[in-house]
Amino acid sequence: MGTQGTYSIAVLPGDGIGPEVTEQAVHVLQAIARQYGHSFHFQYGLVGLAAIEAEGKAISDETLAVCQGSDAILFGAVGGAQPGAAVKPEEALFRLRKGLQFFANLRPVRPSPAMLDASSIKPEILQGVDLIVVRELTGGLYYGHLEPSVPGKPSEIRETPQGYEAIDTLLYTEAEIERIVRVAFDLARERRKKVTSVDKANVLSSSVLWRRVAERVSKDYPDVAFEHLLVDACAMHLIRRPASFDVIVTENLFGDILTDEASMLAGSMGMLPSASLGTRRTEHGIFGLYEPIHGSAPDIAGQNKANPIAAILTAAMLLRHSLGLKEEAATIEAAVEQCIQAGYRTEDLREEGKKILGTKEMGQRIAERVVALAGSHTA
Ligand SMILES: NC(=O)C1=CN([C@@H]2O[C@H](COP(=O)(O)OP(=O)(O)OC[C@H]3O[C@@H](n4cnc5c(N)ncnc54)[C@H](O)[C@@H]3O)[C@@H](O)[C@H]2O)C=CC1
Ligand SMILES: CC(C)CC(=O)C(=O)O
Ligand SMILES: [Mg+2]
Repeated sequence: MGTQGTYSIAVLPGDGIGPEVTEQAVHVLQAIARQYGHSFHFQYGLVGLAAIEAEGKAISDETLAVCQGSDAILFGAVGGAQPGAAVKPEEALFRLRKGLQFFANLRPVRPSPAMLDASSIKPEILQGVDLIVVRELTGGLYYGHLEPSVPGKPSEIRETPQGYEAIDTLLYTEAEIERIVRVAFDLARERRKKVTSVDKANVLSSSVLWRRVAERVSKDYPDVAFEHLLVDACAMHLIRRPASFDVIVTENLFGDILTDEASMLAGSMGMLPSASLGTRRTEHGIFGLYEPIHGSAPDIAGQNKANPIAAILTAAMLLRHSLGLKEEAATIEAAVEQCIQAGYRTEDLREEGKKILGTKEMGQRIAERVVALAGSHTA
């Protein structure tokens, strides 16, 4: 158990199902605080559509300042604007990630043993899957429009005499690649000592550089097995032999797509948490931004149907990485596992003979398990 202490957490619920799942994550954190004698100060801020409506920006400078002054940031999801809207709610994410230099996005994938038989993927393929995708988060295609070092307009739609054309720029520097690849190798040393670097080096210059840098960095880690995979083949192997992966490191867009795919190994988009880290240390750990990998899911928003497990496991990552509360994080993970084992499911995990719960009810069950598991630690 970490030292009993006071911690500040910025909470940015956002749009769609963001507020619904974040509410449950906060309830679980409150249960942890009560049981272990910690004091969590939650400071709420607007992001996404609500911020655009109230403040004209997807995230205001004031909200960014609150985030900067906190020990960690808990984020729900943003999105849902009409295509072509003047201000995109997703800009909140880009400002947070780039502005606070959260370049390393960690996305663990560990299917619950209790759900293997229900998956449409064969249980023998899912058996033993325990991988983590290290996604570069502050470079690549998503930042073409913000990239000052590229001449001209690196991202735009423009009119030509032949009709419209559009450009996006995929830029990576050697330093950006090296720092993320090192994160992957350092992580692999604490795990099963294998790194798979994923690129498209048969086509893209940025990937040729990526592969060259990854190869060089790998020489500093002779104790870690290392391989390259092309991203299209990786997408296939993730379904064919997912248990063979340990740490996958890749660039921004590839990591985004591969992890939505990988979420189905764990049963649903509503199951995968993430931590986005940089290098800044706080009093207790590494300053970080924590978000489930899913988006605002407008198709199920406001219906108490969203699975809150991704957001709750995200809160566990926050405790572990930013607050240094490892035992408390493990308690949340155990509580989630026990609820799954007890047969509780949300709609996205519908399974014959299991009890289907709403977002709030699932959050409540998990918070109750946290209390039961942590009972002996009551201050
Ligand atoms: N971190 C963020 O804030 C992210 C935001 N987005 C934004 O979200 C909006 C919607 O994007 P989509 O492509 O629909 O992706 P999405 O991740 O919101 O939803 C994809 C599918 O997964 C389901 N799903 C997602 N989370 C779920 C949960 N917790 N429980 C049960 N089912 C869940 C949805 O119902 C939907 O069918 C877009 O505006 C997009 O830009 C997308 C991804 C990440
Ligand atoms: C706005 C998107 C880039 C967010 C997303 O899909 C993600 O980060 O996973
Ligand atoms: Mg995504």
